[in-house]
Amino acid sequence: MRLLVVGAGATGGYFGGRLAAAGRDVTFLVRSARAKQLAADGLRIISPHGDATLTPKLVTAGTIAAPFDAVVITVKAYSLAAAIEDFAPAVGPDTVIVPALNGMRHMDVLAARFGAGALVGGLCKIAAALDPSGAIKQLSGFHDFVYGERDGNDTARIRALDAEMVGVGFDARLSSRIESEMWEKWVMMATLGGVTCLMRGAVGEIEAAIGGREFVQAFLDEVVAAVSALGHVPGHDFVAALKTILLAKNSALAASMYRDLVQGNPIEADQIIGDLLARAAKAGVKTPLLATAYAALCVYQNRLAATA
Ligand SMILES: NC(=O)C1=CN([C@@H]2O[C@H](COP(=O)(O)OP(=O)(O)OC[C@H]3O[C@@H](n4cnc5c(N)ncnc54)[C@H](OP(=O)(O)O)[C@@H]3O)[C@@H](O)[C@H]2O)C=CC1
Ligand SMILES: CC(C)(CO)C(=O)C(=O)O
Repeated sequence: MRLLVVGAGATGGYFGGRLAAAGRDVTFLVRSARAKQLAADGLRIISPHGDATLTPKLVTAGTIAAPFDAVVITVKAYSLAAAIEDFAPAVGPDTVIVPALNGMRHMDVLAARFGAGALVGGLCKIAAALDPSGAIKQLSGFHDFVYGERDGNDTARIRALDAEMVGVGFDARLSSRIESEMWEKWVMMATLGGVTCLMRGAVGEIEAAIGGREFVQAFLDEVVAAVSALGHVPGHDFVAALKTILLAKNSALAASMYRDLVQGNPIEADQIIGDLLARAAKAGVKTPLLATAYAALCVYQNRLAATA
């Protein structure tokens, strides 16, 4: 299977790098600065599961000669529109598009551009970031990639994708309920992103603060209520496990959005918080904590735009 990974940042570089290191036929679509860096230094992964350095196959926009069998999308949500134009020549009639972004808005955007039939569901769970030298640093042990047909069907193309994904060194899993899992992931990300960005701290720091546990619990309750009202009730076991993660003592876990905010980078506030807030409002659900988080993130975004 010829795989195109769009973006070679934290998630694309990690999962695509592991696939390539295991001998899968992986090409990365990158922009010119990243292409130069990767050509000079290789694609470097620093990870508790073992470091790796490889020479990646690269393409840049305008140099895609033929469609790929699968296109794995790992750009930030705010880069998606431009990326779509860049990777469109890689999408042929039989290409399967596998998104790994947080939130759900990208699913509508991709379906509108390529047709819902081209798209499967996908999500990844990892804490990873690029270090100043451009190496991909895995910050914690978990590294899951989950995918499946959106209607849960068992198809030849999803089995083919599964065969590529398993056995390469991360936890790959074919799901028959990927759509629900993506909504659950959104619950996780909206809550983790909301609380870490608002409180300016990692999970353990918030937990240790006076009122921190109550705040996290209230935020989680609000997000669960909003998503449930939208018809995507998260599983009881999922919520219980998430609560344990979000209230863990001394945990260094933080959302990628929080890391971006601390570093003064653009953030996915609109897709991770704003979109959920808007959907909840449409459904008539009150979400004051989400609204507070979104307002705070908009202040940050506006300041960033003003200083750009
Ligand atoms: N980091 C994490 O721990 C996790 C992130 N996620 C989600 O995964 C998604 C990706 O995040 P992450 O990997 O962290 O983001 P990064 O910013 O680390 O990587 C995104 C990469 O996409 C590249 N890119 C952007 N536009 C294009 C384009 N048109 N063509 C080619 N490459 C492009 C950027 O390259 P350039 O160098 O040119 O800017 C960048 O390297 C987000 O939705 C995030 O929320 C999910 C789970 C965990
Ligand atoms: C919630 C988490 C850590 C799980 O992968 C994530 O998706 C992110 O920080 O972007």
